[in-house]
Amino acid sequence: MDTKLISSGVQYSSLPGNYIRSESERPNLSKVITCDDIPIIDLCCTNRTQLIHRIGEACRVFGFFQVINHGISGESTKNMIEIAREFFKLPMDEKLKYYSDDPTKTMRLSTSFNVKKETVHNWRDYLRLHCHPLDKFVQDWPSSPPQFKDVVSTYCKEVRALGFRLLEAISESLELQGDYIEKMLGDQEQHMAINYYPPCPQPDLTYGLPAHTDPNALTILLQDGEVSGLQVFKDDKWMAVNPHPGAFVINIGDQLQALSNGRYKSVWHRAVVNSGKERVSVASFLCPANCATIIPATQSGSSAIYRNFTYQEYYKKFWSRNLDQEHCLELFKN
Ligand SMILES: O=C(O)CCC(=O)C(=O)O
Ligand SMILES: [Fe+2]
Repeated sequence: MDTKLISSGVQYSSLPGNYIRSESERPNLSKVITCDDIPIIDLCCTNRTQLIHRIGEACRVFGFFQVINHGISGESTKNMIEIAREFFKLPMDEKLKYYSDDPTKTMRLSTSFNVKKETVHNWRDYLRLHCHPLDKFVQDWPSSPPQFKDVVSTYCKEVRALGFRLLEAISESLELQGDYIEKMLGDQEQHMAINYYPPCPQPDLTYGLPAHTDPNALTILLQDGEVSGLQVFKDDKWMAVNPHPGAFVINIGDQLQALSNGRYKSVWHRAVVNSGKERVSVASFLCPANCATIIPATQSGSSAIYRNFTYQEYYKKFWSRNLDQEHCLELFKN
C-alpha cells in the first residue's frame, strides 16, 4: 500500500501486509480486561487536602486518572471532536497539503508513528500541532474546515489552564511548593495530536498506536465519547480505559516520572482499533521548554535515580528510536 494516509474513506477488506504484526506482538484483544478502578477525580472537590491526596495516589499507583468537573465546557469538547472528524473527512488532495513525515515540523499531518523509521505501520493518521504561544503557530494551522482555527485555539487555551492547575496539584502531592513543577519546566510548550483511527478490517493483527510512554510532562486526553480504544498496562495486564462521559484522561509523562524521581509512573499505554467504527482522540501534551533542565526531586535519604538532562536532549533521543523499545528514561538513569 503506498498511499500516505489511511483516512481515505476507502474501506479495506483485509489488512495490508505492512500493518500486520508478528504473532507475539499482537494485541491479544480477548485477554484485555476492562479497567473499572482507574480513579475518576472530581476537581471541584472542596476539600483540597483530600483532592491532593487522591491525585498523588493516582499518580503513584496508576500513572493515569480521569478528571471531571474540570472547568472545560461540554460544548468546547464536543466542538473539538467534531472539528477533528471533519478535518479527516476532507478530500485527500486537501489533506496532503499538510502531509509531512519530518518529526521536527511544528504542524504536520502524518500517519502511523514514525513512518521513516518503523518497519510495521499502525492504523492511525494524525495531525500534530504546536499550540503555544498560539499567535506564533495558529496561522500555519489548517484553514479548512473554516472553523478549525477558532475551535482548536479556544480548546487549547482551556486545556493549558487545566494542565497548569493539575501541575500545581501534582507539585503539592509531591510535597513541593505549588509552583515548583511550573518553575522547573520553564515556558512550557504545548503540542497536540489529533488522532484518527479509521475502521480496521483486522483489528486483532495491528495497533492504532503500539505500547508507548509519552515523552512530555503531562498529557490531557480527550476520548471520543462512544468508541473505546485506549488501554493501559497495569499489574502485567492490558486494561481498557473506556470513555467516561465528560471526563479527560490525564497521564504522567516521562518528564514527571524523572522529576518525581520515579515516585510517579509514566505508564505504558496503547490504542487499539476496531472493525466497526472510526475513532478520534485528541491528546494535548504539556512539554518542558527545550532548555529546561529536569532535576529529580529527591526525598531526604534517597538519591537521584536519573541524571539531570535537558528536555531537548530527551526529545531528540525519543524520536530517534522506535516505539517498541525499552522505556526511553532507562537511558537517563544514574
Ligand atoms: O488514542 C488514544 O486513546 C491514545 C493516544 C495517545 O496515547 C497519544 O497520542 O500519545
Ligand atoms: Fe500516548
